[in-house]
Amino acid sequence: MSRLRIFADDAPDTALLDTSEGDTIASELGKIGVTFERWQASRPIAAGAPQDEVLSAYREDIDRISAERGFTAVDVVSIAPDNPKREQMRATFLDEHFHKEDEVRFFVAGSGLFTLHVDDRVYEIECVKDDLIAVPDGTTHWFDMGPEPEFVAIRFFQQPDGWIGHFTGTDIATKFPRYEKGAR
Ligand SMILES: CSCCC(=O)/C(O)=C/O
Ligand SMILES: [Fe+2]
Ligand code: NI
Repeated sequence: MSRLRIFADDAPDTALLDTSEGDTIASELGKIGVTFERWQASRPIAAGAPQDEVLSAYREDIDRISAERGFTAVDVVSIAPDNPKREQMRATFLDEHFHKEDEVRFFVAGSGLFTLHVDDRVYEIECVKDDLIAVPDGTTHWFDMGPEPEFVAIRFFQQPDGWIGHFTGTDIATKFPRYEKGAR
């Protein structure tokens, strides 16, 4: 189940809100310009499945969303817990950064943890299969796939380099919970 926790950015031990209720997650995130929707990822895809398999399984959805929302490129992040590069892949987005376009991700398998830092609040969102999240460009955040990553996400871009992260150099991400499935 997807879950949102909200913290003050100087108090990582005390959640001000903790909810798995979809409408509450969407409305709380809507206040900071983030779109959160629960869709139906109806094609069975295994974590670690190759990009081509994911793209062809979801081709109709991808074409529709891209036409509706003006995306020009998509790719897939697909990783299974035994991936030999899992530590390196986990490290890629583990520190606070932002992107120069909206971050739009559709989870079609598994789960991962996005944490957004907006003003003096921290929004921790566990995204699971079926979740679509769109984070506005410039929003500082980090993403943890955990020590045994297991997810498939389709990423939508306006520009081919839209995935590039610009790192802020802060250590805030080290102060908030990392993704330990089942431990929270
Ligand atoms: C959930 S897709 C992989 C992570 C990613 O693309 C990103 O930008 C994290 O901040
Ligand atoms: Fe990102
Ligand atoms: Ni990012």
